[in-house]
Amino acid sequence: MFEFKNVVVEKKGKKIIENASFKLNQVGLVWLRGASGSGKSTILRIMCALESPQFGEIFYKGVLVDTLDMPTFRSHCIYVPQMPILGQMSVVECIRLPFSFRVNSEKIFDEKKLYDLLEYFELKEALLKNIIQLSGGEKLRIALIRAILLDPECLLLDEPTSALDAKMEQKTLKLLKELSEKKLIIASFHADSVRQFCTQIISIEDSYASAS
Ligand SMILES: Nc1ncnc2c1ncn2[C@@H]1O[C@H](COP(=O)(O)OP(=O)(O)OP(=O)(O)O)[C@@H](O)[C@H]1O
Repeated sequence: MFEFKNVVVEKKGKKIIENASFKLNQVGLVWLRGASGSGKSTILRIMCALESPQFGEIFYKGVLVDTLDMPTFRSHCIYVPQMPILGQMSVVECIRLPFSFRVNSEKIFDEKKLYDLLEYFELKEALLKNIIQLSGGEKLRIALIRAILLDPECLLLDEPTSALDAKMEQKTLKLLKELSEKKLIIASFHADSVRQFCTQIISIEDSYASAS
């Protein structure tokens, strides 16, 4: 699905990623692994073209990401940051909002699936609240639910379990594993225990990123 060719990223004169070349499968759960500050968020942001590398090429389904129509690409490939910014609307409005975008006009809002996901993530009461009343972990789960409902080809998730307790972490991993049978999910995690759920690993060590 994604291919990196000789990608180099520098920030303020510091090399973050050095000559990364790897290919990812069409589906599966990819663990983006690396120490804090190693460049995991940077790789995810580069994949969805929120940042550009200084050198090298990134392909999505064989096409250079830079040349893609961005709204369409970002509807196929949804990025959920570590601290999603969801605005000041009601939770239900926030979840429904992207379905009103022209680029998603073909997508059908599945209300039953929404309730199932809210129940799974123990967030049923949150639906009646405003976004500003939610905790960081609740916001993250709402952003994840919204991304899942949009049913993209690819999900890019920055530490989707970081603000969750152990039980919710396991439930989230189980769900991501299930979803990854039909789509590509690339997610950064800190805990080594995620290894058992993953089909591929991108490791970043001393600025070198490789996939196995
Ligand atoms: N705007 C910026 N200017 C300069 N350096 C930056 C900038 N943003 C990030 N960096 C540096 O780039 C490196 C990679 O950051 P990144 O956020 O991608 O790491 P990470 O692996 O996701 O970290 P964490 O696990 O702590 O979230 C870090 O050393 C960080 O200090």
